[in-house]
Amino acid sequence: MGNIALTGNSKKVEFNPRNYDDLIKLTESVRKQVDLKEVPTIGIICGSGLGGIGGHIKDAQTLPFKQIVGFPTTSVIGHKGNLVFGYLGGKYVVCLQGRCHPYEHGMDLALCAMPVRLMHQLGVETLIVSNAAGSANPKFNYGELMIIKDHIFMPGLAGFSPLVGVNDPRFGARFVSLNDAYDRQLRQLAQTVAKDLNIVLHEGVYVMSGGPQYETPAEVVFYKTVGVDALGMSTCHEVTVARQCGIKVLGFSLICNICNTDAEKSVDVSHEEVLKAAKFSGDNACSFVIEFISRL
Ligand SMILES: O=P(O)(O)O[C@@H]1C[C@H](O)[C@@H](CO)O1
Ligand SMILES: Nc1nc2[nH]cnc2c(=O)[nH]1
Repeated sequence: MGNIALTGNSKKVEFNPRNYDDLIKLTESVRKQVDLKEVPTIGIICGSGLGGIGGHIKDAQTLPFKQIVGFPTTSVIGHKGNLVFGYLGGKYVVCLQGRCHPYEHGMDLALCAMPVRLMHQLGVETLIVSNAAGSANPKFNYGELMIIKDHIFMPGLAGFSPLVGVNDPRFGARFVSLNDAYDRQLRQLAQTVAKDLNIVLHEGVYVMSGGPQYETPAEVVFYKTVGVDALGMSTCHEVTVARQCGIKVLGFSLICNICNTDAEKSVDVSHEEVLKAAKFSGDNACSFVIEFISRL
């Protein structure tokens, strides 16, 4: 994957997401465009339709992705494409109000995970990453939340990892352990918060497929057989990079559709339906995130 030529102020700029010095330049450009009140030690990534979380941020400063030279764009409906700084649950945070999906960017995983490296440069130590997902677990219902306890990173297993290529050690280790990728203490805290808020919170395994097509019934059966609970098209590349940087992760999925396992049944899934579910349960997700942050 080559460098990306971008135009900023009519000047052609090259940005290589695998180049550490380019990341530093991008970080500096962000710092220049916002007046940081504190070090944001908490980062949030909003999944499809979950950008409402960013709307709760107080004293917010919003920087659109397109104002940051080198930043990948997002074209998926339900992803605003802003970096929002401010206070949530009493803590100073940086929030990606929308994410960049690998299927939007020629499966350039390093580019799509770059915002996590930016967060690390800005001082993030804990990442709350969310997504909209389909369910393969019969115990899960539409609109419920699932804490990710582990993942299966399909593109990563096929060689599409954000860590592929020459590794600049300033990014972190060449070989990254993904044991305990989803921090156990954070998961325990999440369960306590959900109980106190009376929110149903499952725990399970998330699979990231490359997308953008949804799964066939046979693929859903395949995933179910290998222990998958929730199916999506994001998150794993971000978590992989977060762990390389030493950031602790809490991940959760909002269950937006129940995946069909029967080829004889005609069950349609669409992004509109996913967004509808996210809207339906968005308030729960927001309260959960705000309360969780307040207890960190
Ligand atoms: O950004 P997320 O993972 O929440 O987006 C999900 C997966 C696809 O991008 C899209 C499918 O409806 O929503
Ligand atoms: N891969 C995948 N991603 C989703 N995002 C929301 N629903 C789904 C789904 O059923 N499958």
